[in-house]
Order: sequence, then C-alpha cells, then structure tokens
Amino acid sequence: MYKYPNKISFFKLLLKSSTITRNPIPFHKEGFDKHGDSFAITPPFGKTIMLTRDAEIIKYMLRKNHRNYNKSKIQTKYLSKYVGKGLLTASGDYWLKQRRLIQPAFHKEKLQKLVSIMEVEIGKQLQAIKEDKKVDVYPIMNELAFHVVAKSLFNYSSDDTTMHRLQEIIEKLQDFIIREIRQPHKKWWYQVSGLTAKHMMLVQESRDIINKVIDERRLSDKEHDDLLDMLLKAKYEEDGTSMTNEQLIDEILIFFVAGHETTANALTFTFHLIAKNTEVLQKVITEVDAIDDNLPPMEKLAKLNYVKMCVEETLRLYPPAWITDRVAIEDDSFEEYNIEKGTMIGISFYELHRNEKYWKNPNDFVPERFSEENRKETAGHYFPFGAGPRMCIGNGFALYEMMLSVCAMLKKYHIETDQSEVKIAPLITLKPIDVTLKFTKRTS
Ligand code: HEM
Repeated sequence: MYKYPNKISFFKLLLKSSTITRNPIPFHKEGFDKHGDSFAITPPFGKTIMLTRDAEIIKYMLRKNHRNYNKSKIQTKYLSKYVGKGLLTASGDYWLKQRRLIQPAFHKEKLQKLVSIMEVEIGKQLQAIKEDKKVDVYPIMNELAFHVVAKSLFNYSSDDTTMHRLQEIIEKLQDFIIREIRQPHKKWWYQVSGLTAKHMMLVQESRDIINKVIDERRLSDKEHDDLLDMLLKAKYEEDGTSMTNEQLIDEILIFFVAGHETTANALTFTFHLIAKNTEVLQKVITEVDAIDDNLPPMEKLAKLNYVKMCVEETLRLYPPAWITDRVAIEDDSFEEYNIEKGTMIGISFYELHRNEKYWKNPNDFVPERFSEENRKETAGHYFPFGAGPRMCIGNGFALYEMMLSVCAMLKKYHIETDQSEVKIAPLITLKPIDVTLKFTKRTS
C-alpha cells in the first residue's frame, strides 16, 4: 500500500488554478502550514505529486538515494528542446560523463583565472549606472550577469556585436520557454501560429553564433584563459577525445541559461536587502573600504567575509532556483511514506529556507547566521545551489561574481532604497519585481 503525506483535494486546487499559476508560493505555504512539511495532490488521472520543505526528505532524494530520483521532463525534455542537452538538462550516463569532464573547469584554481576577467567586466558594467536618481536595478544586474558569463566563456573584445545578438536571442528563448511551461494548453496555438518555428530558428541562430566562435578558437594558437579554452582542452578519461562542436554548444548555452538570470536575480535581491538594512550596509562599507583596490581579486575575495555572509543570507531568503523537481524511478520508502514509481516530488528550497523548524525568525535578514561560529547550524537545511551529485557546478563562480560585484558597487556608490518590501515573481527562477535603488557616487 502506498502511503503519502496529507493530501490536498485536486478539485480545490483546480478552482484556484489561475491564481496558483501566477504565483504558486502562497498556495505552497498554505499547504505546508496546514498539513505539515510535506503534502500530496492526486490528480484523477495521473500519478501523485508531492511537495516538500522537509530537510530530511530533500537530503534523502537529492543525496542518499539520488539514483532513484530523476529530473522531470520539464527540466530535461522541454528545456532541452531550446537549449540543448547540456549538464542541466542531460540525464543518466551521458550526464555523468559530461559532469566528470567539465567539473575541473570550475575548480578553485581554475576560477582564479576567471575572477580577473570577472572583475574587469563588473567594473565596466558599473560605469553604466545612472547616478542620483531612482533606477530599476534588475536590468543593470541582468546586463552585468550576462556579460560576466559571456566574458568568462569567450573573453571576447568589447566591440563584439554578436554577443549582443546572442544575449537578445537567449532572453527571447527564456521568455518563450516560460510561456510554454506555464500555459501548456496554448502549445497547439504556438505551433499553428508559427511561434514555435520562429523560436526554433532563433535556437539555430544562437547555435551558429557559438559554432563560429568555437571554430575561430580552434584555429587560434593564443591562450585566452577563459572557460572555452578549458572546455576545448578537456579530455574524456575513457578514450582521450574531447567534445565536438555540437556538445560544446549545448554546454555553453546551458551555462548562459543556468548562470545568468539566477545571478542577476540574486544580485538584485542582495542590493535591496543591504540597502534596506542600514546597520548591515554600514558593516559592508567598513569591510570593503578596508580592501586595497590593487589586490588580486582572489585575495580580495578571501577578505570579504561579511559580504559573503550577506550574499548567503540573501540566497536563503530568495533562492533564485526556488524549486526543483524529481520523479521516482522505482517504488520507494522513506520514514513513514511509501512512494509509488512515477511520483513527482516538488522540492521547495524557498519554503525550506523559511521553515520555522530550522530557522529562528526565518523572514528576517540576518547575515550573522552564516558567520564562522554559526554556519555549521545551517548546513543541513540550506541548499540554494541544490545538493548531491547534481548540485550546481557554478556555485563557486556565482559566489565570487556576487561578492566582487558587491565590493565594487559599494566602494563606488552609496545605495539607498525607500522600498520596505520586495515583490517576487516565481517563474522558472525567482525574480525580483520593480526593485529600485538610488546610487550616489561616494566621495573618498
Ligand atoms: C546564484 C546563482 C545560481 C544559483 C542559485 C544556482 C542554482 C542551481 C541549482 C539549485 C542547481 C541544481 C538543480 C537541481 O538539482 O535540480 C543548479 C544546477 C546547475 N547550475 Fe547553477 N545556480 C547559479 C549559478 C550558476 C552559474 C553561474 C552557472 C554556470 C556558469 C551554473 C550552472 C549550473 C549547471 C550547469 C547546473 C546543472 C548541474 C548538473 O546537473 O550537473 N549555475 N544551479
């Protein structure tokens, strides 16, 4: 007999479906508050869906028994239609082979080379900020995060217009993927109206752009010290071969998709929270002011302890990858539950990170939770980058990028906000809405 956590009526869910599609977080919260840290929904046709904010279940599915839990079709099939079969969307043996090959490019010593590229790009992006008036922060962070990934991949020259076209295409594709996933009933219309075909042409155009960059690089004998150099040099253990252009394009598109919007969201939330909490802001300013501008970026990063705590606390309150899913491959039992093969499990990192069972005053912004003395307490229930073998490969990259951005920004500008709350849109990633800040040049 299968045994699930408390079940929510499917018909009640159906009645609220349009509100839930717009923002599922209040529905999730209500379900958890009423039924406990996990609850289930059984549609009349189809397998049970389970939602959880229980740290033990999450660790069991993502780490201990991860072999029994695959990503759902939303993450693999639908996403890969547009962005190819890279690490995020691949599964099984192929995923493992690619992860083994690519992982070394993200090791700390390799990131050392990338942080210099990152720092220069961040400095350049900050120059575009309009001073002394309220500005919308997200577009600035979106631009910054795109170009940091693009520069880290291709260390291209700044007059390269093809990168702007690539950015435009990737953003259009991401918007369309969201539309397809959120409004599956309109899929037929997207086909008939030619929208799907139009986006498939954009996919081809983006692949052609990247293909050209790879071909040029294969002919070049210069060292670029970027991710593309590392990916081109990486050799499969089994036979010493390296990736084909098609494989490289898949992985590169995934880095753009997985690494640009997530970081842009996180940076926007970080600046909002720091500006709102003036004591925190003061501590950050004291820390960044003590850092010598001429230090190599890796040495700066080692000194940015409080900035790191602020970024980590932001990722707790607003995890950009706010939810993930898994599907049980075989029947399974955990604690009091017996789960049927095919059950889909929604893992809400957003709710886990605000679960009162694990966090004191969970809705407050308290960077000190991540201090050297306290951080051990957070380890078992803090997963902004996921957990287990499919944990984010870019977590170090993202943390360094965010810490260097906070440092550069607050050395240059004083930031102010008059917003007490931030509005959120939980799409594929958790997006901030209409976050504004006033930037004033600091005088030394
Ligand atoms: C704040 C920024 C970021 C957050 C919050 C984040 C979060 C995550 C999470 C939660 C996962 C695991 C998903 C799952 O298990 O279902 C993941 C996977 C992944 N992320 Fe990130 N990520 C960030 C930045 C980046 C960056 C900068 C890159 C690359 C440059 C990147 C590349 C990837 C890739 C390739 C995967 C798939 C890994 C695999 O399955 O082997 N991410 N990310």
